[in-house]
Amino acid sequence: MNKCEPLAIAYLGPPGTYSEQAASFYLNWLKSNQEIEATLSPYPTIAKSLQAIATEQADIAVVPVENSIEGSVSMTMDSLWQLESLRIKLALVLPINHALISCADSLDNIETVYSHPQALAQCQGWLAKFLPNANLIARNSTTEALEGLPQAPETAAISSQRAAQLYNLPILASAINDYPENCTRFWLVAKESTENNGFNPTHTSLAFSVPANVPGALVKALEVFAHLGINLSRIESRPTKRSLGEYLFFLDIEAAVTSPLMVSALAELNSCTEVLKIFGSYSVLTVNSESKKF
Ligand SMILES: O=C(O)C(=O)C[C@]1(C(=O)O)C=C[C@@H](O)C=C1
Repeated sequence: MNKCEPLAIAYLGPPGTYSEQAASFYLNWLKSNQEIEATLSPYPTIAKSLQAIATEQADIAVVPVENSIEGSVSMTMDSLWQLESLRIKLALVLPINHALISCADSLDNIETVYSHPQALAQCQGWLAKFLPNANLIARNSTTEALEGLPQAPETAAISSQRAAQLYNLPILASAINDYPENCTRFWLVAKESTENNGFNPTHTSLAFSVPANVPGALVKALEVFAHLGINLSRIESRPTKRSLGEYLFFLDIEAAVTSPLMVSALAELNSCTEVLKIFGSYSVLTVNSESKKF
């Protein structure tokens, strides 16, 4: 990265997404705390925002990883496993408050609802109650369908209040997520060689495959942490994509990678896993509604 050029932050676009909110928060933080200038670059998918880091088109990608209602964002986990030399530098937890945006006069006139699959799932109870006959159509992001809404008043999109303002579109219903305390955790991912941002790491994320699909293979790996008294905050499996029933295991761990306990744990883990990838050691910041500056 050329030091004179602003930092390029990749995010899932088009503008107005929750990923852009998280990216803007980080951009403001960089400016006020480190006097670093940055620009935001939208990408059409989460995978492409991460690929932009691997190919050095951008410096940092802000990607969703887990939602409190719907769970993991599989595209983020799969891409991190597939792309080499990426590191998580920070985690941001953002409140998510969905609205139904539409040019229709009332809910009765809505036939189709577009959104990101995570957002459709986070509002499934509300949709079943108020729009039981609508076609639910997945889009790459919560904002992808917004530009088309004025030409099709029988359609709606689930997105944020901020997106409605940005695209100058009416909100037909607000606070429609099924649980009010909805929040999503984002990871800020950069190249392995990028300098650290000054936060003291408190968490480590990694993934591994086990040598053979035999009884106790996963227990053996997890016991390493139990014996050393290290707490895990998430465990998730994803298919290896090689054959049905074969999995990769993703762990979030409440310890910094350099702590003496983790150094011992990783040495032991190495001997009971097939492939072990460390995605990074980082700190977690929670963004409350008041601290979002745009
Ligand atoms: O589509 C967006 O607005 C996104 O930033 C993606 C995303 C996600 O993938 O989880 C981010 C936060 C919300 O949970 C809904 C959608």
